[in-house]
Amino acid sequence: MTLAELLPSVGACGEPPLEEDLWPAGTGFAAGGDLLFAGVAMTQLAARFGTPCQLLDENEVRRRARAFQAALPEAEIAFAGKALPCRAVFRWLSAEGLSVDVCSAGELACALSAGVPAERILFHGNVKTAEDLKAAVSAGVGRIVLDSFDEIEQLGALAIAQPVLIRVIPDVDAHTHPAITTGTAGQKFGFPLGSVPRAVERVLAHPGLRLAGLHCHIGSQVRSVAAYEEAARRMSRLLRALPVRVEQLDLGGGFAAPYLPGERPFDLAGFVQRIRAAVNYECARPPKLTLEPGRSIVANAGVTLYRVITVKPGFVAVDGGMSDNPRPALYGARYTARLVGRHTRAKRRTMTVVGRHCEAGDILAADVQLPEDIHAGDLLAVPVTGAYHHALASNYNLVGRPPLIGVRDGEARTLVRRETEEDLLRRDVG
Ligand SMILES: Cc1ncc(COP(=O)(O)O)c(C=O)c1O
Ligand SMILES: N[C@@H](CCCC[NH3+])C(=O)O
Repeated sequence: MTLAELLPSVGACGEPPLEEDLWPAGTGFAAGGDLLFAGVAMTQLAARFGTPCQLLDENEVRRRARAFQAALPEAEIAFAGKALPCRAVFRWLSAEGLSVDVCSAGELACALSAGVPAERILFHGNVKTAEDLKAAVSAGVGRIVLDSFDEIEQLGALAIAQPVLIRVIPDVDAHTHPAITTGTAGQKFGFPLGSVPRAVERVLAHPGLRLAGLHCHIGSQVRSVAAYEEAARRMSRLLRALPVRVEQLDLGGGFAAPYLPGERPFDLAGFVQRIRAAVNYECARPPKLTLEPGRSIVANAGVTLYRVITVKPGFVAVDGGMSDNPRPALYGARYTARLVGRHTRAKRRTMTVVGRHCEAGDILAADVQLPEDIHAGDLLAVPVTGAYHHALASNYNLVGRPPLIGVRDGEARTLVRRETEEDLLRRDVG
């Protein structure tokens, strides 16, 4: 029996049920209005590690990686490291057999120091500096994803038979937020469809490069399976028309995570069925597929704990904010939040959880239902914070970034420690 099966999903004193698609499977109610996170009470985690703190359920991360592998066993699954660049996570996922995609020398260093084998690393980015390219070549990364004609020359001059993929703009609308739409014509990433034959010709002619395949990535937080199907069809046709046979088709990542009650997880089974059919239809000898999920592996494995500092009519202000989660400000992202650590039968009312920063847009969870007796000192848990939270955190207002805490089977440990004032001042050498 799993932990989740043992845990009640409805609180003892009428707390709203846990929305199971949002929280890690190991989350459940504990005595006194507490919640268990991978076997440890959230109040204990807050007391031990302080707030705000970002929790990550290791088993949930591994379970989601396995779900991708089980859904498409013939494919390579590469974790998009930008979603949560951290050594422990790279180590877990590498041990599960995933590859890792990185897009800077920094992410590459993190993956290498976690022990990810270089041949299982893909190097991305629409701007790769000379330092990035040299780091990738000297590490011997398995594939570099070419993004421009300049890069063909810049990399070709440094490398010897480096396996490369060509990133194509498939001109498919992923129907997601404009800031994270990457596959429509006119985007800055990759080669427009019409220029692909010329790019292929250049790569094939270059002794420094070896064409291993094609790549596309249509965007992030994508729900539309039809958009992936169209991209798979277009990319397969392109592959079929190449003057040489290449073995690989990388369809990128972008699979949506549910953030709010009532939102459904991405339809992975439907996706697999449709892209398999599209690729098989278009290619007599189907290529090896690669997928690059980031968010869908880590987002729902993360929860952030905040301490309430003050309550004003309509607002609950906490000790974190846009420095640990800029996503509401960047994309209008919406979150839910719940009180942890005490029972209350108080009526629920609509409130907005705001942060400590000097901006009106510093909102963590707009219009959420919280008990009207919420007060300073209460603990709030915000789910779905595993992806692009640690990664996007900043030092705005010289607030130290929160720690990342890994929890598994009742054991918690620091993966990335809290940033101190000393850390913050170290670079200020003037
Ligand atoms: C090239 C590439 N691959 C994979 C991803 C991962 O996206 P997501 O975290 O939405 O799965 C991204 C980010 O959007 C990306 O730019
Ligand atoms: N940072 C974005 C995702 C970007 C995907 C990277 N290509 C987010 O938080 O939703």
